[in-house]
Amino acid sequence: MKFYSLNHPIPNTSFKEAVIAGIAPDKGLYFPESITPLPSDFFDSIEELSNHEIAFQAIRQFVSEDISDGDLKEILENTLDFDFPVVEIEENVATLELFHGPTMAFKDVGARFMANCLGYFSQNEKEEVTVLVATSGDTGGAVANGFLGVDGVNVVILYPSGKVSDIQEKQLTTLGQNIVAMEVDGTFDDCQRMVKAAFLDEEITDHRKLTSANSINVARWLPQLFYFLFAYKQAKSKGKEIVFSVPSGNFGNICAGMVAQKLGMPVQHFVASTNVNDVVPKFMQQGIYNPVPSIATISNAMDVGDPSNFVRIRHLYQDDLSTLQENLSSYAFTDDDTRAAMKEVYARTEYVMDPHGAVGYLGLKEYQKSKPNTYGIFLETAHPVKFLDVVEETLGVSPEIPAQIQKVMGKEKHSIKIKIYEDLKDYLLANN
Ligand SMILES: N[C@@H](CCOP(=O)(O)O)C(=O)O
Repeated sequence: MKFYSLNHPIPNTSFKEAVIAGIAPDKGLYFPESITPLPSDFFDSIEELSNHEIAFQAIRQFVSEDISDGDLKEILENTLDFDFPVVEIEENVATLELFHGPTMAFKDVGARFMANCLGYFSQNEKEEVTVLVATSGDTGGAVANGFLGVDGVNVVILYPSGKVSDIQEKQLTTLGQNIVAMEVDGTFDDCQRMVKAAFLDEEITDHRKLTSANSINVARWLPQLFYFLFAYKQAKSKGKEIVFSVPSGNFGNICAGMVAQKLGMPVQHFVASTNVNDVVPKFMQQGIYNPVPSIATISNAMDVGDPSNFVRIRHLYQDDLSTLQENLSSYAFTDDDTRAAMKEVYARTEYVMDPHGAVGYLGLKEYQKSKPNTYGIFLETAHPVKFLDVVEETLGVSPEIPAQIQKVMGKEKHSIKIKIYEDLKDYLLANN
């Protein structure tokens, strides 16, 4: 399997090269040259397969030229050692809990898979790799955890100062070793712009091998398709058409779900649910993609004004809006809507949704107004405890703090404050 750049569609890059580069030399995102559907008996008997077997069969075609079957199985065992339960909260509405991993957010799978792949590919390399990553909240902690202590890899995480939750900040600033956190005086989009500028900067790239651990990297993006297969395995017995509502920021997760659909998984429809950072809902209505600076919300991990992966989604549908609309709806919700949904669901079911999950729930309910007989699954992308203040204020309850969060809470934050791109550049040139 080769990958091509979305700016230059000639498939000439291996999985290994795409992972190590992160982004193509022409700055396009990498995309697989083909997506071959899995045999129908895979889906017929999915309930009998383990999550490891499902993941192996699903990802194998993308990586098999560079990773042997035995090594891939080992990487998947290291990556997937926690649960992904589908929890029904009302008739025809369930949530897929993606927060049972080490940093309690859905990013754990992609971050661990990529860290394992990069460690595997760097085994006999002399040159160190620097992983640059921009985070609006959850990616940073997952990448810090996944890459901690990986030989030959240094990680630099950029996050917007004051715009991530306290627990998210602890997760990405307290680990030390090969992990450095940079606190940017700006928004997530500024962080993402600085990271992309560094990739273009030959003064840096001549001296330092850079890659990305955001979902622009195929090794971070593609494993997210597992979630949808794990959910399908659990919901198949309902015998209904399945709709996924995905709280969306950088749009990597929902795009991976669409790859699972291309692999043959039966899905009736996708819903991209956003907070007021609504560039995609507007595009889906008006056909005009107009990125704008992001606005801070209580679902901060989705505060993205120019989602990196939407270009992959458009590509999957040959940039044809009406075909895309047949498979994707997109709705935006305010913080007031989000809090109201958290309250209403908690009062009725005692289920505590985090603000991102609540946005997913709202999008699903909106879609089901016209399709009430579908079986809807909204993704709970992070544990509510990561947004303790919002949950306490909104619901008046204090969720129990799990051990993996308690572990970082008492630790001291270490970050380097930066304002402009040159600050990042100086750091990368000086600390080589
Ligand atoms: N929601 C993200 C923003 C970056 O997204 P990614 O999937 O491209 O890493 C976050 O939590 O940081």
